[in-house]
Order: sequence, then structure tokens, then C-alpha cells
Amino acid sequence: MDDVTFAVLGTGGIGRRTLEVSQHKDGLTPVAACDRNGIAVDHDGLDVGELLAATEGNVASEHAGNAPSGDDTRTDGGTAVKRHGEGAGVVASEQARPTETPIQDVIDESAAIDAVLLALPNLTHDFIPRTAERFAEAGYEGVLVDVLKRSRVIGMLDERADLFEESGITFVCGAGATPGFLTGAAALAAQSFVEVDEVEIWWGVGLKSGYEDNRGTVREDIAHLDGYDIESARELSDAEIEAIVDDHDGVIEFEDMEHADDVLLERAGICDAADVTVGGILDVRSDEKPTTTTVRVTGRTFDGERGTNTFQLDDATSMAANVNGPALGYLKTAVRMNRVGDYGVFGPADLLPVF
Ligand SMILES: NC(=O)c1ccc[n+]([C@@H]2O[C@H](COP(=O)([O-])OP(=O)(O)OC[C@H]3O[C@@H](n4cnc5c(N)ncnc54)[C@H](O)[C@@H]3O)[C@@H](O)[C@H]2O)c1
Repeated sequence: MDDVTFAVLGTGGIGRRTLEVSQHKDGLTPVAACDRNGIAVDHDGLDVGELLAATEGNVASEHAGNAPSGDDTRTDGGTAVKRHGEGAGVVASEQARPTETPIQDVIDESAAIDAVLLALPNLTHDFIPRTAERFAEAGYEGVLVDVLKRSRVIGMLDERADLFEESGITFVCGAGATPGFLTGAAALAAQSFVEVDEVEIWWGVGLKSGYEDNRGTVREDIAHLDGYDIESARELSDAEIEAIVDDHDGVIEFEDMEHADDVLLERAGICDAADVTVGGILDVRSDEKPTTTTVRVTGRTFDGERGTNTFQLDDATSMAANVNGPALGYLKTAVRMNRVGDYGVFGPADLLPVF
């Protein structure tokens, strides 16, 4: 495959690691990266080492009460942090400049960009669909990949499928770990069966860097706890989030999460969304996983046997590895499809990622 140029929207906990993982994959050149305060662009390739060093411990998030950036309002929670160096987030890099309109600035450069990975928060459900729509309306002809989690957002993307097709966009949605990697694994595991009764996804994540470095991820997960929803989670202050983490001694268990693995598996014809359950345990005080990530697919074979195929991730593989490896693998597959004119909205169970 020829070289693929790509941009990352949102250089937070996930987006920074996307840049890092891309350095270990063949043929991927990051040419643009932005967060809510700044943008770095170099069509010959960003210096990822410099950008990561400059943003270490310095991710630009937004406080609910802070003035919004020109591009959007209230897209995440958190605090406008400047923890190290001059400027918050990506502007601390010597390759970057401040901007009020980071997403528009990437759109303005997008004619020369093969693929865009959206590692943005999803605390406002239509934020990612609306952002994708802006690329289409600007006539972007390339690949969009997101790592969003919530089931209901997939329908919002499907509603825009005609717009993406007309523009020449190949969109892979929900292409992180869960949904994403594990959805794809379930689709493969289902192939033994002619009927799938149940898909159980159970994840374990250990994040010693905790809420501090994974703000979007932790805040969005808290929205799944009893008594919270996406709106109330968005309004929580950092101190309130830290207090919830403390109440659970740093280990939070989730059941019946609204993860899009369900609709993505239904969409691919594997099983009904109602037959998919997602839960897991997040430990924000240790890098060790509190439980082994496991996908169990139970079904009936053509010759009448009932069985459960199981797929497990090694405990040594981190969330960053399991989100970004697949996201970039799906991105590469999507670029191949885009180059032969295959446009529209696809889920991780519809295609296999390329290594
Ligand atoms: N599918 C999966 O397996 C999986 C796993 C982990 C995280 N995620 C998702 O990844 C997303 C990112 O999580 P995170 O922990 O990296 O979050 P984060 O808060 O650390 O980073 C978000 C980034 O987006 C930027 N941003 C926010 N609003 C913006 C705007 N209007 N314009 C430009 N940039 C903006 C922020 O400045 C920040 O750099 C979340 O939606 C999370 O749910 C998915």
C-alpha cells in the first residue's frame, strides 16, 4: 500500500497514543493533529517525538464553565489544563500554533489528507456526526475513522450515509477496542454458528495514569454508572470525578453499558442488538488489568451443537494498544476501500483491519 497521510482530531489520552502507535506501522504518515486550542500541520510528516514530548502530562481539555473554542461548545468536561510548559495541549509543541477553530483548520488542509481519525470526546452525542458532516460539506474525499462508544451515535452516522457517499467518504465508525476490535472478534467467532444466541463482552482496563491523562474515557465511563447519564457526567467537576473514583477505591465496575458493539453486530447481521451485553472493570490506580478482557460468543452450529467461542486479550496489552492498533488497522483498510471507490458508513464487523 502506498503511503497514507492522516490527521488526528483530539490529541488527548487516545489521540496522543494514535500518533505514537502509527510510528510502528508501515506506510502511515501523520500530517496534522489538533486539540481544542491548537493545531500542528506538516504535510511532509509531523515530528511525533517532539509533539509527544511537548504534550506529555499536558492535555488540553475543557471545563464546563470555560469559554468554548470557536469550533464547538461544551464537547467534553474536564478542565482547561496547562500542566507543563507554555500553552495548553498541542500548542506546547514547536510545530503547532494556537487556533480558535482547530477542526475547521484541519478541514482546510484535508484535500491533501487521506484519512482523519477522530479521537474526540463524545459527551455530546451528535458532536462526532456533526464534525464528520462538516468534512463532507467541505467536499472531503477520504477516510474518516472514529473510536466512539455509544450505540445511539451509530444511527446518527447512518442517517448521514448518503452525504458521505456523495462526498466520496469511507467512514469506519466505532473502531476502537470496544466497540471496534472486540466487535470484529465477535463477528469472527460467530462464524462457527448458524445462529448466535448471545455475545458477552467483558473488558478489563488498568490505567495508572488515571483520570488525569484519560479524561474523556473516564468521564464517559462514569456516565454508565447508576444515577448518572451523559448529561450529568458532562456537568461533573474534576473534583467530583475524583471523588467518585475515591468512593470506588479507584476500581469501578460497569454493567450493561451502552456500547455500540450491539448495534454494530446487528447491523452486520450477526445477532440482535438485544443479545449483546457489555461490561467491565476500570482500575485507575494500577496499570495491571483488574480482569481479563474476554469475548464469548454462544451459538448453534449447522449440525445442532451448541457452543461458546471465546476470545481473550493478554493482560499485558494496554487500552492504548487495543484501541489504537485496531483503529489504525481499520484506517488502512478504509483507505484501500476509498481508493477503489467504496464509500459509505461501515462498522468494525463489516471489515477486517490491516496490520
Ligand atoms: N472505543 C474504545 O474502545 C475507546 C476506548 C477509550 C476511549 N475511547 C474514546 O476516545 C475518546 C477520547 O478519549 P480520551 O480519553 O483521549 O479523551 P481526552 O479528554 O483525553 O482527549 C480529548 C481531546 O479532544 C480535544 N477536543 C475536545 N473538544 C474539541 C474540539 N471542539 N475541537 C478540537 N479538539 C477538541 C481535547 O482538547 C483533547 O485533546 C472518547 O470519546 C472515549 O470514549 C474509545
